[in-house]
Amino acid sequence: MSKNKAVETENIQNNVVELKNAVIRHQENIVLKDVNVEVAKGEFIYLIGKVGSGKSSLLKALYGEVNVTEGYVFAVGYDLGKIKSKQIPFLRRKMGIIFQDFQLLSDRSVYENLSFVLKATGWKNKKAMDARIREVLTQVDMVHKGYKMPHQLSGGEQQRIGIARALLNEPELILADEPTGNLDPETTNDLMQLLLKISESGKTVIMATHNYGMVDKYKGRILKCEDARLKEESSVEV
Ligand SMILES: Nc1ncnc2c1ncn2[C@@H]1O[C@H](COP(=O)(O)OP(=O)(O)OP(=O)(O)O)[C@@H](O)[C@H]1O
Repeated sequence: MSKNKAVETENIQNNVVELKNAVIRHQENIVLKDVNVEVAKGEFIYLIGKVGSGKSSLLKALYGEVNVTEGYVFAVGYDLGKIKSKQIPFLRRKMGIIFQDFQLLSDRSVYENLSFVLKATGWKNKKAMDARIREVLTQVDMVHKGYKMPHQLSGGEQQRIGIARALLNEPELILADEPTGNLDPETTNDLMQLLLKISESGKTVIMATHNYGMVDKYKGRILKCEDARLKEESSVEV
C-alpha cells in the first residue's frame, strides 16, 4: 500500500464525486449550501448558472483550491474535508483540470509544456514520457505540433494542448472551467466533440459553461448553481 493510500477513502457506491450537505464558502461568505450530488464514472455533467453563482468555486473545492469546512465532499478517492495540503498534488494527479485561458507556459514549446507536467508528477523514463506525450497529442489531433510555441497556435489549438495536458496522467475525472469561453462557435463545436469522446472512453467530465446552446445540443446531465443551491435540471432554456 502506498503512503498516500492512507488518506484515500472508499466510496461505497463507487461514485467519482459525491457531496453531502456540503457548504462551499469563501471566508465567511457562503457561495453554495446544502449541496447533495453523486456523480458516477463516465457521466458528462454541465455545470451552469449565472456569473458569480458558484460554478468555479465548486470546481475549486473538488481540486483542493477552496477549503471544505462543512459537509462531505469526495472526489477521486479523497475526502476533501480531511485532505492535508501535502496530499493535494496526489489528488490532482487523479484529475485533469482545463481552464478558460488555457494556462500554457508561454516560454516553452508544446512538447516541453507536457514534459514539464510529466516530470513534476514523477515521470523519469524519457522513452515512456515521449510515448505518452505522443499519445495525448494524437488524442487531441495535434501530434505534429509538439515543436510549436503556444503563441504560434490558435486559441482552439492551445485549448487542445490544455486538454492533452489534462489527459497526461490518465485521470478519472476531468474538471473544465469554461473551456470554450474564449473560442468561436466552430472551434467550440470541435472541442465539445473531443470532450464527449473523452467522456465516452469512461472518464467523468464536469464542465462549467455559460454556453446554453451547447448544453442543448450535446446531451449531458445538467447541474445548476442558483440561489446558493445546486439543482438538477432536465433542460436549459436557450
Ligand atoms: N477567492 C475568492 N475570495 C472571495 N470570494 C470569492 C473568491 N472567488 C470567488 N468569490 C465569490 O464567490 C462567488 C462565486 O464565484 P464563482 O467564481 O465561483 O462563480 P462562477 O459561477 O464561477 O462565476 P463566473 O460565471 O463568472 O465564472 C462570487 O460572489 C465571487 O465574488
